Amino acid sequence: MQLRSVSRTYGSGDTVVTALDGVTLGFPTGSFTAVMGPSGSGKSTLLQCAAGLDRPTSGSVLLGGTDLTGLSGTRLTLLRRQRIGFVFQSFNLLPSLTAEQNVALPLRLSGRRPAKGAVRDALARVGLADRARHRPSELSGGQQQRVALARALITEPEVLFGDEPTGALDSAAGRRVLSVLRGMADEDGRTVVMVTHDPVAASFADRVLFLADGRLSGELRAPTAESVAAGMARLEAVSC
Ligand SMILES: Nc1ncnc2c1ncn2[C@@H]1O[C@H](COP(=O)(O)OP(=O)(O)OP(=O)(O)O)[C@@H](O)[C@H]1O
Repeated sequence: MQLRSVSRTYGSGDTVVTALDGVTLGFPTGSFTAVMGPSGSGKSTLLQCAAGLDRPTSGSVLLGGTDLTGLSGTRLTLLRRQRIGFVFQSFNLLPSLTAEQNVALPLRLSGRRPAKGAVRDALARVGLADRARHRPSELSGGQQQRVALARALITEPEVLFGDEPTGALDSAAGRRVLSVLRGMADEDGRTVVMVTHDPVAASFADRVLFLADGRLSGELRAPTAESVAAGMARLEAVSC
């Protein structure tokens, strides 16, 4: 996936805010990237534009040979359903549905009947084969996020985006979620992109991209929690 000169502004005239300012970058197939930066640096906007949930003001977003910015609303929705997965900090499960019903939902929404065993396989993949009949209120936060991951997996997305997927979890639950994300890149060849504030979470990625004021301000390969924390401290010192 590639972003070319992507800008996103909000508002107009005196109140215009440039959330993203000409960002060009690639997310190689099968890689796991963490996006970090101070509050307001444009991380969520970057994710939303890359995932086709928001439209850049200018520039292009390419998935394979398809430019998302040229698609109609209907075609963009279809592409998102078929090729992109998203997990949020707040899980976003439907409380009245069981884990397996939540996981099957994306297929049902696109008019497909889940293949026999596919839902159970997705739940097994995230270590929740024995929780299929539980509702979200009967699951821990970490388990709920793993149901959300199974729901994202069921459509076999090329790219999976996470907006602080471990932000609401304790460190042990967060590590399990991060291990599933790591496996999605390593074992399934999916491209994983995650916004996080947590240097430990970022250290599960292949590289960390740092954003500041809507621009790319640095990149760290083979990150460790220590090197990421040092990179963040440098950025925050500059932006103070
Ligand atoms: N809908 C909107 N209308 C106006 N301004 C917005 C809107 N969404 C975001 N912004 C502004 O764009 C900039 C980037 O916001 P964004 O949410 O992408 O930052 P972020 O790095 O994800 O921040 P945080 O870490 O606090 O979540 C901020 O200055 C924000 O106030």
